[in-house]
Order: sequence, then structure tokens, then C-alpha cells
Amino acid sequence: MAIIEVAGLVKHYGDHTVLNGVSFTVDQGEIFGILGPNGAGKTTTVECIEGLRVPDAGSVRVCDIDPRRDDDELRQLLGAQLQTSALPDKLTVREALELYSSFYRDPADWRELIEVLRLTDKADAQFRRLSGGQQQRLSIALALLGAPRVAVLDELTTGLDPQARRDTWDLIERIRDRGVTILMVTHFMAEAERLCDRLAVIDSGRVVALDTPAGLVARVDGEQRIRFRPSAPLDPAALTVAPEVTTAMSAGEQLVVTGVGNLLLAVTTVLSQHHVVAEDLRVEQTSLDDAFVALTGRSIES
Ligand SMILES: Nc1ncnc2c1ncn2[C@@H]1O[C@H](COP(=O)(O)OP(=O)(O)OP(=O)(O)O)[C@@H](O)[C@H]1O
Repeated sequence: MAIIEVAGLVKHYGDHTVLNGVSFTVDQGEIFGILGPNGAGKTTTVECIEGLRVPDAGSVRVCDIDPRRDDDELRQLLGAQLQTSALPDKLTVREALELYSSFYRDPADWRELIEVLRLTDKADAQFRRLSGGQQQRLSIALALLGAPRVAVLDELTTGLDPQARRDTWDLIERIRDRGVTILMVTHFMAEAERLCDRLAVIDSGRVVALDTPAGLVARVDGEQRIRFRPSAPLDPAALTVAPEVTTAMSAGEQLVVTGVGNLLLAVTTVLSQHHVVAEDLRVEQTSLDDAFVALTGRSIES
């Protein structure tokens, strides 16, 4: 059953079209990711769903509610992650949770929430004394305080160290297991691959793909990548003469070659013609990163 329905969203800022017909649905109980390069329109999409922005055309329904018409009802159903910087430095964890609980008709038990989020021993700590990971967990607790059916998490693990990031992923899965549908915006391929049941890839205000992470990777399957260090300088263009080679690029001391068919044989044949040996050669699997590049023409990091 669809819990979020987004149909034909259009948003302009002046003569800049930021959303150009964005449509997707999020099913109850799934973790749905929105992935895209900077400026693609991810936050604008999410803010239309949260009722914080008004689209110029198209419609949004969350649990069958129009966010623009029934804001009060939406607040009881949808929990949005707060920008952590929005909290006053001297507010304690307990004070923040008590304050935010007062906004809801039937709030979740915040003591139980911070137990799950491993913040119990920080209940009396001021916000400014929390680590980045603890601040992030507090912002997730605040998003879940209203016992929402849907939680919207935007750039959830940006700025966290790898361990805190992995802990947050475990936490998100536990929240989903409690029945909360999760809509998340992310820049991290590993995060999308690990957490999301389905992904919408947004580029220049359009959904360019909508699939499971494995489904997206399968679209570019057949393409392989070989990475090696040439024993002598070699112009990458020398490799593109082989019909199997799609791209060949220098990456520091290495050459990275993508292509199809018997790529390894094609590359080693060209190298031997140039009396070059491939050192530290690796054949790499297609990843979500590659799928993203194939779909949008650029890396998400760029
Ligand atoms: N209030 C605004 N006024 C004018 N332009 C805006 C406004 N908000 C966003 N934009 C522009 O709309 C485009 C999409 O912004 P949005 O924040 O939705 O992208 P995003 O995909 O979330 O990017 P990022 O990953 O960088 O956060 C950007 O070019 C941005 O500069």
C-alpha cells in the first residue's frame, strides 16, 4: 500500500526549473531513498512532501492527506529530522525531548526512545556537550517523538565517522522493524545500498530511475572495470582502439578501463603491443556508483 504518493511535481524558482515532473510512491514499511547530485532537487522534493514548500504543479499525498491542506494532521503522522544546528546549545537532551513531546497529541515515550538510541546516560547533558553522532541520534529521536507512521531523514549520516554511520544504519533498520516507513535523502552509495529497499535517482529535477539498488546495478551489468598500474607510461587513448573498451582514464599512477566482452584479453593485448605490463591489476564488480554514473553521466561525488 502506498503511504506517500508524489505525482508530477513541478517547482520553479524564478526561471530556474528545480522540479520537472517528479513522480514516485513509497510503500508502507519500506525504506525509500532519494539519491542525486548536488542541486538535483532532492530537498525541494522532500520539503514538498513535508508541506514546507508549495509546488507549482503536481500533487502530494501522505497517508491520504494533502500536506498543504491539513498541516496539523500531517504533523501527527510524519516525523521530519530536525537540522541539529537548530537546537539551542544549553538545552539538555531531556529538555529538548520534553519540549518536543508537548507538540504531539499522543507522543511516544521519550525515555524508551533514548534507550533505543543509546542516549539514556546523556539525558542531562547539554546539547553542545554531545558528540556529532549523539547530536544526530537526538535529531532522529526528535523526528520519532510523535510516533509517526513516516519518518523523513535528510542527509542522515553526513559528517559522521564510519562507526557512527554504521551504528545509525543499524538504528534505522530497527526503526523500520517497528513499523515506521522511512523516506531518506542520501549522498552515500554505501548507505543507499545497505538500507534502501527502493531508490529514486533524481537528476536535474527529474526521476531518471526508480528501482531496487540491485535492479539499478543490473542495468549496467555487462560493463566491467579494470584497474592497474602500467609498468611504463601509456596514453590511455591507446587502449580505446580496442572495440571492447568503452573508456580509459588515468587515475593517479593507475589506469582505469571500462568496457564489455572479453575486456581483460583486449587490454592485455594492447598492453603487450606497447611492451607495457599491467601491475596490481584488479577486475572490479559493477557497483551502485557505476549505475549512478551510467544514469546521470557523472559521479555523485562531483
Ligand atoms: N529558496 C530557493 N530559492 C531559489 N533557489 C532555490 C531555493 N531553494 C533551492 N533552490 C535551488 O534549487 C535547486 C535544487 O535545490 P535542492 O536543495 O532541492 O537540491 P538538492 O538535490 O537537495 O541538493 P543538495 O544535495 O546540494 O542538498 C538548487 O539549484 C538550489 O540552488
